Amino acid sequence: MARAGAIPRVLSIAGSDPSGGAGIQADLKSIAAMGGYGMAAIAALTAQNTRGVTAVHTPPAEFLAAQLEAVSSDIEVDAVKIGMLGTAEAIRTVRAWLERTRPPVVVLDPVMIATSGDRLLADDAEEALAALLPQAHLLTPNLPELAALLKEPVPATWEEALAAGLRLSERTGSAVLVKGGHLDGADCPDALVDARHEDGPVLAEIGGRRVATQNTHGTGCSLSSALATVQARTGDWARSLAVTKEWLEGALTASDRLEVGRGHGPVHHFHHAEAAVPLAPGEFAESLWADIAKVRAEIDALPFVAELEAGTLPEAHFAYYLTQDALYLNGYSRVLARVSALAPTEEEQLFWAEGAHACLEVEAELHRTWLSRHPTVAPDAAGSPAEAAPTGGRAVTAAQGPVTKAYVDHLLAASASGSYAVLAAAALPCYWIYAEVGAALHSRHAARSDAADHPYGAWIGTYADERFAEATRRAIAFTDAAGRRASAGEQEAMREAFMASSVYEREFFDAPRRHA
Ligand SMILES: Nc1ncnc2c1ncn2[C@@H]1O[C@H](COP(=O)(O)OP(=O)(O)OP(=O)(O)O)[C@@H](O)[C@H]1O
Ligand SMILES: Cc1ncc(COP(=O)(O)O)c(N)n1
Repeated sequence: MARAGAIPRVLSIAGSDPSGGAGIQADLKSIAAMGGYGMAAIAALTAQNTRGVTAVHTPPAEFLAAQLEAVSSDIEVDAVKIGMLGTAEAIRTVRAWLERTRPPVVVLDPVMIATSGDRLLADDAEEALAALLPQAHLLTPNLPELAALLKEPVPATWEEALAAGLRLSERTGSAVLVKGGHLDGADCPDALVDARHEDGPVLAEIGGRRVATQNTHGTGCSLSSALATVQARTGDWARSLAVTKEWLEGALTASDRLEVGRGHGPVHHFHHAEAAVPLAPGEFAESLWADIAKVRAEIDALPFVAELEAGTLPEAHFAYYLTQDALYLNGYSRVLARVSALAPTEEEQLFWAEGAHACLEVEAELHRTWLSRHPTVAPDAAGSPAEAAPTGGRAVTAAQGPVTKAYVDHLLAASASGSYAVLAAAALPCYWIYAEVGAALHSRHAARSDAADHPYGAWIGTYADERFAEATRRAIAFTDAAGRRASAGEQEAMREAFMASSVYEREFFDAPRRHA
């Protein structure tokens, strides 16, 4: 029975995965992530990692029986998740225990073969497993397991999968979660079917987005134990699936941050939860910077940077860059004004407002100096025609190029989020990457013997502005502080915004080559 508001006590009866991604290790993390109290009776031990299973050891079935008895003789169990049992004896032991204790929620993930292709169920155990299935309220086979249980070919389409799930439900009397993880395509749908349900056989169907990752080790284990936990709390299978599916999608999306193993890595079960150990000052910003290491290396390798440094950058490319820089600064100034409006302290409010002001000054300076020497209209400038500026009578001589427009649009979209932290993270790469690229260019340039004759020497000289370097340090510190205060979900949104802006920074440096 659902115990609203109480912490569900959930027992996993499964195999151990020492690499922590599947089996009881995944179950305990999932149960805790869903707010339950996790327990584990170990049916089998595997030696495995993200690349495969190298050994399996099955303790005597009596020892599994002793574990189950130790738990149920003392603790009221609100839900049970059953995973890898390994042998027919272990399966029979669990069946006898279930018949005796009748836990209110039983989810059975009929683990037969690992993602890696290794067998996790003895050949002679399939009959015993078939006899265990009716003891469960919900079965969660993946498609190859569904096919094996029905002794049919593996379903090739979602419709075939649903029909096969219904046949298994009919045969066992249990509800079945049909999972689309093993199908091809951009979607990853799941459906709850129950052939004998009075409201019709399909209780819920959720179309999920397929996350582009190879970190799918233990998704089935994680989902089934999370479902058992949420079901114990809500008593509503469809709602439990909706909650757990969304959580699993987040866990798959955040899985790259774990950096565990070189094969099919685990999912990030606690992506949604705040770390118990608070981040030290600077740590969040450092992690943002580490996230974009690849993009940073790609910027350093751009022809624009090398040619600017060598003095071989075509004049037209430089002119395009300056024009787009001026247009970008105008949009960016409005974004910084919005960061200022959202700032939680007067110090931050003032800082970002000064940034907004400085952008307009730099834009005006660009027009007065560089652009008057490099008069240009971007050849592929699409969209708004030349228009008169409201003050000063200066004409805007070019429209935003595609990258400038996309970058500014992205920043404006981030400002629509209404989150100071997310918008600051979106705005930060323009300070940080520009400062880093500029400082590196400037120091290499200053070391040249022919620096005085360099065609872009005066421009490269502007990169040495200490006021901008100081503003960058403060922008980093404020964004870092906002990140340390943010919830786990908001931190994730900050990471996405910071990454997207960094990619636009790269595109911006590369735009002259592609669009000038
Ligand atoms: N790349 C993905 N993106 C989004 N969801 C996914 C992805 N891969 C699997 N899922 C989801 O994960 C859950 C488990 O699905 P799957 O069919 O892969 O089970 P499984 O094979 O039992 O898992 P396991 O990898 O633990 O054996 C389902 O909800 C499925 O939709
Ligand atoms: C102990 C144990 N239980 C279950 C699985 C299945 O998970 P996956 O199919 O993701 O490898 C596993 N690999 N190990």
